[in-house]
Amino acid sequence: MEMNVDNAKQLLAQHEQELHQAQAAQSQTLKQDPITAVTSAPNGTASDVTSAPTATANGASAPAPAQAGLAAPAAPATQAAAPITYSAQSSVKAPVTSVNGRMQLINEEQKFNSSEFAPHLDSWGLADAGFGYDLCAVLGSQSTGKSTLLNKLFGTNFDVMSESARQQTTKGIWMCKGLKMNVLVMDVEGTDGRERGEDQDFERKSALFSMASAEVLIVNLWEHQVGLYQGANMGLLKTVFEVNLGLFQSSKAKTAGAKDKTLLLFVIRDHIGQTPLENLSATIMADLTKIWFSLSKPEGLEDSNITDFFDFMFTTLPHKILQPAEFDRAVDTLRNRFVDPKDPNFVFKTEYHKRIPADGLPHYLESIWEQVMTNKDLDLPTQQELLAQFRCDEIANAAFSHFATSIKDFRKHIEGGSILDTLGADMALHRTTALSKFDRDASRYHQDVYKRKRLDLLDKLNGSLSPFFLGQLKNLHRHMLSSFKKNVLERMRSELNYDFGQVVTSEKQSALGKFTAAAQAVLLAETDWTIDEEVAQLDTEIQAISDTMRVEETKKMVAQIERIFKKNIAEPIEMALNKPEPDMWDKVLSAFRSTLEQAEATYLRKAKSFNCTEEENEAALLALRRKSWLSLRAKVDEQTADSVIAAKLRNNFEDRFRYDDAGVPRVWKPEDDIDSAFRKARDETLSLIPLYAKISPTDPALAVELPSTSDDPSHQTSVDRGEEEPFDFASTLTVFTETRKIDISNRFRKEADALYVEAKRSTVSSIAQIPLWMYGVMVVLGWNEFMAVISSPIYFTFLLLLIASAYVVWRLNLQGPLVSVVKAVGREVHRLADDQLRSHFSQPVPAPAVLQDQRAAPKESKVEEIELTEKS
Ligand SMILES: Nc1nc2c(ncn2[C@@H]2O[C@H](COP(=O)(O)OP(=O)(O)OP(=O)(O)O)[C@@H](O)[C@H]2O)c(=O)[nH]1
Repeated sequence: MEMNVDNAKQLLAQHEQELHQAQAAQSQTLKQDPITAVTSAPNGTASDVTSAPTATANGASAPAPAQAGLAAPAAPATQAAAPITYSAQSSVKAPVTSVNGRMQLINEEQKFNSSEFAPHLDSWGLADAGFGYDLCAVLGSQSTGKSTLLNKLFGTNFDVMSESARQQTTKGIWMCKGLKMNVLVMDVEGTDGRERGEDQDFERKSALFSMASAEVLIVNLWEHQVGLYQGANMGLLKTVFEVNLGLFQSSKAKTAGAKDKTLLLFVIRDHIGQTPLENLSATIMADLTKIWFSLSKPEGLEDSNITDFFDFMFTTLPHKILQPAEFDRAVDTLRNRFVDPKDPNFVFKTEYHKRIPADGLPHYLESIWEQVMTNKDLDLPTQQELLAQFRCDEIANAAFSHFATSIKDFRKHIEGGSILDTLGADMALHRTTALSKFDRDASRYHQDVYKRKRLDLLDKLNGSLSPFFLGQLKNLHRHMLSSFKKNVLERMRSELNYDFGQVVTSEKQSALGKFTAAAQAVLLAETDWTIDEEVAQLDTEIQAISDTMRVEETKKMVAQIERIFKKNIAEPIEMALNKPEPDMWDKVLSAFRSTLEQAEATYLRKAKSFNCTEEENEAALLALRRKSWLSLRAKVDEQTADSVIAAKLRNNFEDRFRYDDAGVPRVWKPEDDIDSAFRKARDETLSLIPLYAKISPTDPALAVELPSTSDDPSHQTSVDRGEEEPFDFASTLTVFTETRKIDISNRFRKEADALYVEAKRSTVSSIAQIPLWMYGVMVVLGWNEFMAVISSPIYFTFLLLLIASAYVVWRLNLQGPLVSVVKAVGREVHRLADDQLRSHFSQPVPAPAVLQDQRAAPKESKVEEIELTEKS
């Protein structure tokens, strides 16, 4: 260890020369014990091209632990018989997963070898070891002598690289049991290897796996790597620390409050002794502390220190080739830390143990590997990827900004409610242009990144086009709804005998078809856009509109049926009520029934084309019955209004009182029994009032029974049907209330009394006659005048002329025209006289003095004249 640096360089050069010579011998290398294999060359250079006898299964020829410098505490009895074979230090890798006791735990394809692990544990005699085993792993750059160190330390037989090849030897993760010690050793593929190039995926995963599963993690590095960032695997450690903390430590720290500790044993190789171990370890610690603080730590562990999770040990090993003896001694000393619990630096402290029984180890390690494999945080990009990300983003942004400008015009049209016929094709064109621009420039970069970024760009493009797609659908939707409504109304107006259901169905189909076609035209490929929801929504809304229209149409139809009903029922009711007979209501009700039946049949016939549901029909029919009944009641009310019923009763009374049984008008004579005739007619008429008072047929079969609104399951339904007032059927049967009956009968009695008095009077007037003596008085008093006319020829002539004219008028039936002429003449005379009188009384009579003043002041007199005229 205290070798001079110049000496060391000299020896190294010498060693290079000898390497070629050694190759030949290496090819003939026999299997040897790796622990005893290292012998010093006579000139002091190291040579590992030494052979050892193959260990036999029973271990007879295997080196004794003392010889190997190994302590094997508490090795199970089966251990001695373990089939450990020491393989040759060959650079040729066997493509097998299990070689001579060692096994490939995880292969190059990152597959965990679960099937072989348990049998191996068994063959190593560890299946029943419980907690009596330890697990350590090695981590470090490729070809830094990791396998060599492990073989020497634990007596394992991991592959060691040929001196001359300088290429990766260990691939994946290998496991082997330490010779005569219950230590499972994992040889991990070297980091920073040229074989994997920039792909740091496996090294991150394997490092994390080792850190999470091993109690002791040997970090192997050359002395000259100390202080370097990549060389000393600081970048790798940073990532692995971070993920380890988040993935495996945070939950444990939170739940149990305890932190799972791991020992990091830094083995500094080829230590030539110029820099003391303290300085080297201080440098490493400083680097580690620095990266620890730069980590993003999970919640709750922000203030944690690196020492909360890791313990650190540092050791150096001399140059294996230049100082083989020192190297071997140092390895022996180091081994002691692994096997001797009394050693102050004993590494397998209980606190590092993961407390997993050996038989559960296969499952435990497999689940850790699974967790590691599924962890996304390890997928950090390589430089190539970083560049690709950067450039692809730039190219995508450029393509997108051009795309954004070209689609700007769509916005105002779509937001303005227009439907763009070529929108689908235009959107596809702009999107393709942007993508091909991106493809042209970005496809040269890292393919995974390019593909990912292309998808991102596609998403972004689709995201920008999506509002236009949705806007177009919205506009189409609105347009289709309004055109559907318009078309249905148009057809209902223009087609004479339209079938509403058929009109609505055909228009709906046409609207949905047009919408689907137009929507599909804007549906772009490579999007998650769908139109199904919009089509379904349009369907529902069209249905809602057609339902509303149907309700309107139904109302119109019902109103029309009601009108016809009213017209048809009016005459039979009038006729029946005008002839008050005991079966008057029978006639009314049978007319009601037949008319209602007709109305219902008409409704049902028309409702068929409306696609009305059974429930709707039932409700509509009920409403129709109620309304028809109310129409009947209205007609009855009209026919029994005060004046009408009074007239009816009077007529009835007159028919009985004024006419005899043969229908001939009666002329009352004094000897007639007016009183009893009057009483009979009056009582018979009065008996009609109770008949009119209640709608009750003599034939119970004709009685009508309708449910009242209070019987409806929900009063709301009748309100919905447009029946504003509650319908109480029982009350509609009563035409006259008791008070009204009394009122009507009183009024009638008065009228009847008047007719009685009149009849009585007519008897008196027919009795009155001119007494005979009056004729004598008239002859006595008028004799002189008669004689004067007879005796005077002029008067007599006038008398004769008068008689002759009267005869002519009578004969020619000219009385009417004569009366008219006389009346017209009379009117004319009356008018002329009237005008004359008016003009006479309106003339002013001025005094002479006033007249003189008038001449002097004509203006004033004019004013007065006007005033006088106004007064008059
Ligand atoms: N200078 C020097 N060379 C060594 C030392 N130990 C081993 N070597 C040589 O380094 C080369 C690589 O050894 P390996 O043990 O295969 O190294 P490794 O790290 O396991 O290699 P990989 O598994 O491929 O990563 C071999 O030729 C060894 O002889 C050492 O301490 N110093």
